[in-house]
Amino acid sequence: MELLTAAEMSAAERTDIEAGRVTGAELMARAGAGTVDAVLAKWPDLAAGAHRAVVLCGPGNNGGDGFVVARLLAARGWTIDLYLLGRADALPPDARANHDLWRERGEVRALEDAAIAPPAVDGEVLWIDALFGTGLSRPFTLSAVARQLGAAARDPETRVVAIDMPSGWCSDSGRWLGDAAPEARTAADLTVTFHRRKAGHILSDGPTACGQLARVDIGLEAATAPGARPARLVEPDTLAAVSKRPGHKYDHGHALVLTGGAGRTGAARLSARAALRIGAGLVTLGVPGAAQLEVAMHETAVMLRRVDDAEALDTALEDPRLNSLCLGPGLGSERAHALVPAALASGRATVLDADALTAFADAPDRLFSKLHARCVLTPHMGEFARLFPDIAEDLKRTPESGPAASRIDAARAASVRCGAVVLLKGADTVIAAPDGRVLVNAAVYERSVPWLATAGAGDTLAGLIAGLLARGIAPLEAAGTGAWLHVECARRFGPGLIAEDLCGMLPGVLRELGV
Ligand SMILES: NC(=O)C1=CN([C@@H]2O[C@H](COP(=O)(O)OP(=O)(O)OC[C@H]3O[C@@H](n4cnc5c(N)ncnc54)[C@H](O)[C@@H]3O)[C@@H](O)[C@H]2O)[C@@H](O)CC1
Ligand SMILES: Nc1ncnc2c1ncn2[C@@H]1O[C@H](COP(=O)(O)OP(=O)(O)O)[C@@H](O)[C@H]1O
Ligand SMILES: [K+]
Repeated sequence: MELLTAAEMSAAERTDIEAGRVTGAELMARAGAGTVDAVLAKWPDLAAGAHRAVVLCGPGNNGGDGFVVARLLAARGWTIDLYLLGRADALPPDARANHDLWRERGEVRALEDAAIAPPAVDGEVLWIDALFGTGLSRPFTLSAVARQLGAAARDPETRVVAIDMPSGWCSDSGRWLGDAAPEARTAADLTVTFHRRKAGHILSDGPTACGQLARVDIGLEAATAPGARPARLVEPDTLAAVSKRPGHKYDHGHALVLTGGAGRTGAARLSARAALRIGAGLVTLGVPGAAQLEVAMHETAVMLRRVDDAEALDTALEDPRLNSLCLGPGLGSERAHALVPAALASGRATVLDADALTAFADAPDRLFSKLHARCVLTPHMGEFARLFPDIAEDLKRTPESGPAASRIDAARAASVRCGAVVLLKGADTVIAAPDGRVLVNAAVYERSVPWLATAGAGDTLAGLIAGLLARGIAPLEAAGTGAWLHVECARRFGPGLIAEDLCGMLPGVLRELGV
């Protein structure tokens, strides 16, 4: 469940090696063998008979894994063309040992920046990219080779396997180092990684580059380094309890969602329905007088209360049973300025989204000084950049060295700065708490739902989180659980989804979870 950085992975390796549980050579042998197993599992047609492979080995231990793979495939009768970047005598010890074993059986050619001639074949060639893995420290400069691997991965007839990470992509961030054009970047059909997935397999463009991801256990016992707190993927068994305990509706909390003015209430209504569906006992829309009729005509189970200004909100909040607030969707800048401070002063669990964030773009510190530990901010990248321009800039700037700043780093830094949970939206949604804990909700690979990028999807997410907060779930867990359920609803509906469809999927998703 952990998503490791390169540093956390090598710390895990060091911990086990220093404890005498395993040697580096054993890990490399298992990584190579696991790669071959993963290749044959994906393409069973390669399991029988002799095939051909081009193996590209780099100057570090990723290259070492490549030598192991070359040896194992050759032992199956394959024809191998192997290229090495750099000098054999400069390889680190375990890689050097596997180079020497390979040399007993086959040739090593020098890899230069020119297109590689695959062996003369009638059939297909399997490309093995073992140039760089977690040790990538600067941009991949063999642009002809990168172009060739990228084109081969895009060609449905040709198969490319990346060991640990397609070379040139940062395994911490999923970003390409340097500014090569998209067609001059490597890619793979299958990426085989070891022990734990790396953050870069999930974040940013990592999933597109990796193709499909296989994880191989290499027998490391230490999940990470002692004391490390790596990011974790939200998965069903990490969901904060969504089952309802028996009780009265007031035992399940009461969420107040504030709307904008007349003609602008749709977004908040989406949020309110989501809060009710996820099980808040009661949900009320706080509506300005001019929009009362509009909201009343649309809503039945959701209640309505007139909230014109901060004073009216203060009065509403005299009811201690109102335990969760949602502000932002369709709220409008003027209402945001009036209502956000009053909402935050109440100390209630609060989701701030959309206009509630943008309204403070010119003075984010004015917002941050009012936030407390029970707040969840749910910005998309545009809103994030308005509140945290310097942190966003680190993600925008072309990284010239590795590891590059990641969306995990960004959300973590933002959360520490503002003192609240920050959920940075996307196919790789990152949720960070001020104490350094990070959850990632991955809508990539088999959970990919590009049709969730539709107007109003974010409003529904804000409501799901507000509903979970009303039910007493802690902010980080509420945000992670809400984001996970949101994607499951989109998966269940499929393409053609509009935001109104999301909530209707929730009962089926919950039933499948056994809730
Ligand atoms: N950490 C572990 O527990 C294990 C690591 N293994 C393998 O080892 C890899 C990590 O090995 P390393 O730390 O040696 O790192 P890599 O093999 O990924 O690359 C490091 C080497 O490449 C050079 N380099 C980096 N960027 C470059 C660039 N753009 N152009 C030219 N040279 C560049 C570095 O100077 C260094 O020599 C993993 O990705 C994985 O494949 C596996 O053998 C299994 C166990
Ligand atoms: N490609 C994608 N794959 C999965 N989820 C996505 C993708 N693009 C956007 N989303 C999700 O859709 C929602 C969009 O929210 P937002 O940008 O606030 O839109 P809106 O304000 O129109 O509701 C977020 O939850 C985001 O994580
Ligand atoms: K690689």
